[in-house]
Amino acid sequence: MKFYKYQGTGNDFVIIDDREGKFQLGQKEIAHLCHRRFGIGADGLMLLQKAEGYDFRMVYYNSDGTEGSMCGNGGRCLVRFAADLGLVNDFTTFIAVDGEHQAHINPNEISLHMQNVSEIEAISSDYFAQTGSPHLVRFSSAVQEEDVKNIGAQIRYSDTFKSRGGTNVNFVELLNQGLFVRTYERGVEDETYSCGTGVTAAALVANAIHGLTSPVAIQTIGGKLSIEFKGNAQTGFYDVYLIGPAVRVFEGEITSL
Ligand SMILES: N[C@@H](CCC[C@H](N)C(=O)O)C(=O)O
Repeated sequence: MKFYKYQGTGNDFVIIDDREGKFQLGQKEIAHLCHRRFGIGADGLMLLQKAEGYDFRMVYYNSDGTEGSMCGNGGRCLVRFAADLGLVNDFTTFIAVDGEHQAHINPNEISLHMQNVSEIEAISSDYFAQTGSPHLVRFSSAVQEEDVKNIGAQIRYSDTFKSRGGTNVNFVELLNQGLFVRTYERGVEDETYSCGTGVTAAALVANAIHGLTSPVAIQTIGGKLSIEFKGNAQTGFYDVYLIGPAVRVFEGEITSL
């Protein structure tokens, strides 16, 4: 089976062209392919499939092999893949697990239209937003010092989030200009270098709580992103865009599972 590897600010993905609809691997095999010692290594695996009325369908699996909710960086990488295949040029409309998305394709960045966000929920001293995936946002005065993996796991498996199917957890520091965001990702069960739906949640919460205005510059471990949006926490957020690079790293053949 032929595969491609892409990354968007260090959030990395195995991509398979499944336009013929033949992909049949289960959770165990997907987790194996994403394993960084026994497989290719990735935060997730995506399929590009045909979809009537759209340029393509995005199917996303977390690195533990479970089918994930929306992945923003994955969406940007899959758009780049569709452009590399010659399926789309400078604009695309595709369908994903959370509904329709549009994206603008530029040489150095993909600008992905995200779902509207109607509510920022306060939970103790943290905030929760649904940006296609569930995200807790915790502000920190020293984000580099945070134990993202262990505290993130505690929150992700806490009673508060058990009934909601868990959550991703973002630790966010206000910079002079913009935010530094580190994310514990559900389904990877570890910190990743960047999370697109996570930085989107962080920017919108930062607008609601600290008054940051669009565009919000984001620094992650894996690089820089930008979030544009209209609206506010009272009216709801709309025209939300996740903007940043998405790059093909290599391609190859899967020879054993
Ligand atoms: N890395 C992703 C988020 C992936 C979804 C998440 N792990 C989940 O299923 O909750 C992104 O860039 O948005």
